[in-house]
Amino acid sequence: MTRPLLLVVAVALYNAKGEILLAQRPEGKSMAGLWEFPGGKVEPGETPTRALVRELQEELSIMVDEADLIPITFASHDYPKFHLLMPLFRCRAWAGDVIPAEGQSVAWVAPSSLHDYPAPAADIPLFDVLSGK
Ligand SMILES: Nc1nc2c([nH]c(=O)n2[C@@H]2O[C@H](COP(=O)(O)OP(=O)(O)OP(=O)(O)O)[C@@H](O)[C@H]2O)c(=O)[nH]1
Repeated sequence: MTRPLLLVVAVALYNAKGEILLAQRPEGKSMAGLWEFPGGKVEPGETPTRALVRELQEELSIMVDEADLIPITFASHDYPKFHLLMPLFRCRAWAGDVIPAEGQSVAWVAPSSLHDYPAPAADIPLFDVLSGK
């Protein structure tokens, strides 16, 4: 079966303690309740980093400089309706306080504890990379 390729961009946002921000998908969305990296779909005409800057402003009310987004790895995963291709950037610098703007719960998680959070299947290999497994 041919599935459309969906380009989504995501970020591992690190605080000064080396913890990573996960956001819980709200009720009513697909995969509600699972924990994921902030980000979203790359819209036509956008680069991945521009899309990420936009999503972080919309979702978490923070301002990120594209130059502070460092590519680290990616997910490539077959979901029933699409194939997800998701570059993952890391970021340690932003302006403003993290205020979830869409009612999502967020958590700062030590890399070694990422696997304690139920997550979309595509994210499991990313948790392995970030936790050095
Ligand atoms: N932002 C983000 N999306 C992810 C992650 N892992 C993963 O499978 N996805 C999937 O990537 C897709 C696009 O995410 P999105 O945030 O723009 O989509 P959405 O919830 O607004 O729309 P949707 O309800 O149609 O899924 C979703 O199907 C989402 O489940 C992740 O770590 N971060």
